Amino acid sequence: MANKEVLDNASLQRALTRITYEIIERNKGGEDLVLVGIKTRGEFLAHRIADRLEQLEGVRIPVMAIDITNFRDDIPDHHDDLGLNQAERLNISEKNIVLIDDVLFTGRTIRAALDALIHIGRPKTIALAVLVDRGHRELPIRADFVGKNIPTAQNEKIKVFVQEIDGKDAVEIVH
Ligand SMILES: O=P(O)(O)OC[C@H]1O[C@H](OP(=O)(O)OP(=O)(O)O)[C@H](O)[C@@H]1O
Ligand SMILES: O=c1cc[nH]c(=O)[nH]1
Repeated sequence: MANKEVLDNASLQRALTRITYEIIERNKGGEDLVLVGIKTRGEFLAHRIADRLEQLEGVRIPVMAIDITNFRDDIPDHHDDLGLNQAERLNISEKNIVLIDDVLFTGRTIRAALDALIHIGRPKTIALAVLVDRGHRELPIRADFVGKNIPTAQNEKIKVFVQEIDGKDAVEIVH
């Protein structure tokens, strides 16, 4: 069956802009704010949000990208590697972190990301922004900023496309 587009380019841009306004509202002045994008697509979304924040507020918020693969609970022999070299590793202690990912589903990726972050520092706060919340949580995790809630069946898949690696901005549902 063909994929069904649930967010087109324009709606995806609007969703990111709305998330950015909400982040600004919650973090007046942007002090001590750090955006952390979960690789792969969360990293690109984090940079997009940082660009919007700069346009709207005139401040450049630091962005760090993390690879949470080694912190997943289904990988038995994980060895605490965030896929960051020393220069890429920001100081997150006492910072207000906004974790950013494309899709929130079971919540296991976010659990792993929390583990990864706490491994490298002690943030003051951690909030979560996702482009799509598709439901079906298996852990007590929720997002603070949501681009769009898309109710799905368990056997469907949400596919997020980003211009940087997919050549377009869109969200599709794969049956
Ligand atoms: O809440 P969860 O059940 O953890 O699902 C959400 C995660 O799943 C996706 O990654 P996926 O592992 O499918 O890899 P991808 O980024 O290559 O699509 C997506 O990018 C999220 O990070
Ligand atoms: O539907 C889903 C579930 C997990 N990750 C995705 O990117 N899509």
